[in-house]
Amino acid sequence: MSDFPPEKPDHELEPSSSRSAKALGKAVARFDLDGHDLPPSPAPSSPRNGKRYALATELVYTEGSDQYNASSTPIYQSATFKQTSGGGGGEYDYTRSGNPTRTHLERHLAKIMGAERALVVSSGMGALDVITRLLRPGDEVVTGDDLYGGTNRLLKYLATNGDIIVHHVDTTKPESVQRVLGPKTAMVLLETPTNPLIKIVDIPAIASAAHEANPKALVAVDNTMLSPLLQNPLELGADIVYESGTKYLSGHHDLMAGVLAVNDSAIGEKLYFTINASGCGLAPFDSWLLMRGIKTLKVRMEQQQSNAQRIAEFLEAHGFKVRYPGLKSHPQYDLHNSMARGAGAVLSFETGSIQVSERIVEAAKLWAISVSFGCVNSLISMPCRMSHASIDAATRKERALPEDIIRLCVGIEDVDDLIDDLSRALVLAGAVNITPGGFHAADLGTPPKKDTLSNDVF
Ligand SMILES: Cc1ncc(COP(=O)(O)O)c(C=O)c1O
Ligand SMILES: N[C@@H](CCSC[C@H](N)C(=O)O)C(=O)O
Repeated sequence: MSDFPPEKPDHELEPSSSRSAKALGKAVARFDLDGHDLPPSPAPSSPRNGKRYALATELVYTEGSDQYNASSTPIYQSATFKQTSGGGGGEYDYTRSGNPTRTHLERHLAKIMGAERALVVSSGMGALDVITRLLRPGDEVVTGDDLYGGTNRLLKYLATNGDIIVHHVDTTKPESVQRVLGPKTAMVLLETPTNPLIKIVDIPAIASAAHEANPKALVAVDNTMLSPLLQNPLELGADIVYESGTKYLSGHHDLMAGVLAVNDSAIGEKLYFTINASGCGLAPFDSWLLMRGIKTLKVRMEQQQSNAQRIAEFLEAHGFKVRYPGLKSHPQYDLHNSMARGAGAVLSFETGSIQVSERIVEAAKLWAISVSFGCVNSLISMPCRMSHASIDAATRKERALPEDIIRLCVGIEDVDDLIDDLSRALVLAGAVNITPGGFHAADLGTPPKKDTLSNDVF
């Protein structure tokens, strides 16, 4: 990968921390307990008594420094900031370049993601766009064969229009990744668990192979499915972690956001440059909303995950082929548990018939037919028709994405109500045979054969 940016840095590229120091009349740069040297804005951190707190505590603890000691960091709903001199140089000048509400959120995220620096942008795809702007024509990207549809679309666009070579391989097999790694590999882009096939990718093994093939290669991991509560890719060898803040971090489907986090401040500056240059930084109100959502991440995720476990067990016990890393039957159960602190709340299952799957989705009442996940409400969808419809049918077939697959994104409702509603939908759709002893998945059409899948884990 070529160096970025190519020219000598202009004032736009000056590290944001040094701009801040100037703004304070060359005041001493502030470092927090974790050694962060970021703009001295309303800076959330742990109480300064030297103790390390659990993530549950860090999620809710923030420190503000506005003149009224507001408990909730104010929304600085202002595009511009007045300067005290004609030379400018104030800590903030223009919200595209920086805003106190956004900075407060970024510092909080850096803390909970175990990162040197976090940045927030207007969507998860916006985050990936910022990351891929580090690429140069001729660079090679290695990525999975099961990816969120929007990620696949952006990579396809770059391959078609940006002269980037994209290798889609089965990332559950480090040897398949190894085969396409080389000195031209500029980026390895991983999802784990993958969306929607819930395949698990060995981040440490692939990160070390990528860095061995090209020490400059960047390993970027999409952590949307698990959130920082359950997995820290930076600790597993990733260089960049990103996620859709639209999902678990916010939790209520009332905003779009993307989060990026790094431990290398030079990479952080490059990402910040693109955010300022392109203008995709998260707006103040959405930054405030996301900050509010993050505080309840643990209670939401724990309830969602425990509901998901019950639902996965229920479906499996009734004869469905279920993909969920909380099930011992998941072929990569041990690998998942070696990297993550929980299985999350997204699972998928197959019925063997597209029509029956459609009928299940439409018969469910509590489960909203909706794309996305991470919300407090439970959602049901058919990825091939919805979230992954942008992957053309031929590619879906080539990558063995089952057309009948149903994705469940489990919320915080009463789990027995969710199971009742799902059972009703399974019966109404004709997906199960009813016997005096209960019901069992009907043998519908041709169930997906093992050898038609792109890997042998299912
Ligand atoms: C795994 C994954 N990554 C990234 C994204 C993109 O996030 P956003 O919708 O916030 O752009 C999504 C969903 O949209 C997703 O499912
Ligand atoms: N029409 C949208 C679909 C968004 S899918 C959102 C989410 N990542 C999911 O997996 O459900 C698009 O084309 O991007």
